[in-house]
Amino acid sequence: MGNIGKIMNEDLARMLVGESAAMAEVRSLIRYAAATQIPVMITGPSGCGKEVVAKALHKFSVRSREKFVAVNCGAIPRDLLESELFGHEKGSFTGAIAQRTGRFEDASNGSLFLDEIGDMPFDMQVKLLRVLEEKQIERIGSTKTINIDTRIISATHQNLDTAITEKRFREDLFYRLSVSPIDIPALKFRREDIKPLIAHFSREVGMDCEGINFAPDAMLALEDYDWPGNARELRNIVERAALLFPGMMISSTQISSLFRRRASTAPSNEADALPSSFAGNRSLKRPAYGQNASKVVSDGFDLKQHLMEEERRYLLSALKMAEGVVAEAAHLVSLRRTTFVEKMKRHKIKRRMALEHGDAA
Ligand SMILES: Nc1ncnc2c1ncn2[C@@H]1O[C@H](COP(=O)(O)OP(=O)(O)OP(=O)(O)O)[C@@H](O)[C@H]1O
Repeated sequence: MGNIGKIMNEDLARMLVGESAAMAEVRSLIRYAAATQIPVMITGPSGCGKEVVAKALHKFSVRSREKFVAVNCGAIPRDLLESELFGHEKGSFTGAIAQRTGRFEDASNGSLFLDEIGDMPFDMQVKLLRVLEEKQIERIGSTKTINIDTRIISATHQNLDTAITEKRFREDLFYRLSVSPIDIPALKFRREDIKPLIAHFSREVGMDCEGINFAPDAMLALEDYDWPGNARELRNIVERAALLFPGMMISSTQISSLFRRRASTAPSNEADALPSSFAGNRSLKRPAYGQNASKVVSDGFDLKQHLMEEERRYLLSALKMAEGVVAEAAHLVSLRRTTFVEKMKRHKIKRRMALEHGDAA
């Protein structure tokens, strides 16, 4: 392999992290497809990295200097999707107060990423197929045809075979879009990727492996978990770990506090409502109350003061994680909203403090 090929491989592995055979295969499919203009369809469950793959494909293709334009076909109402994709002329429909170029034109010479393609309404699928075949579009309300040169990358978490059988997705469009398919397995089928992804997400939140430090038993628990939300869920957990346990050794019991609990499981009285992370913290300090207790006391250790400081830190971290939404922050540390507010007052914490400071802890 030449030097350029080697550098490309390293860059790609830095962008699309994973040591599993499945991820190596995905990277090799990207390298192959990047050298061509053929349409690529990326499939896999939600949060598994489809958009990262699409961006990597664009980045390593000859189109990388042009735009990568993403459209979520499932998030745009049917009536607006056509205009979003193809643009419109002023006055072509009620509300078209100005001319607008569509995403196909925006992605001219670049790549157009049609995310959640399985959600595209059936009649829009016909229009899309025609555009792909003719390589031309017309803005709504215009008869002028515009040539388009755009690489189409699509993605879906749906099983399109079923959608085709149920006549929700056109078979001809499917074959047109998935000339080169790339399938990303769920994270639970490539557990070797969990550790490198943790290191990658840690770096992304500005911490190295020392900053977010999972104890061996905690790491085993993370590698054992099924990750229904895939890499996105793992990323959220790493972000919470950075906020709640910066610089600490995170034990397997503390991990449970990183997973968001539902409101219905919130404890009903405050005594039970101590955040599990507090319990974990006590266990971290436990040696101080055993053999070394007298040393701690003679060192002037002030337990009350220590716990107050810890409490303040957790309140701020939770508030930061919840982006200043008090109810959400309270939920994160298993406190009632009213209790959380009282504690905020006691610690003189204002919502904006969590929003202003990068490191709330
Ligand atoms: N292999 C990977 N390497 C680096 N980051 C990854 C990888 N896989 C996923 N991620 C990260 O995980 C998160 C979710 O990934 P992404 O948005 O690409 O998933 P998706 O499959 O497109 O999800 P959805 O189906 O919900 O749109 C993103 O923050 C992304 O950067």
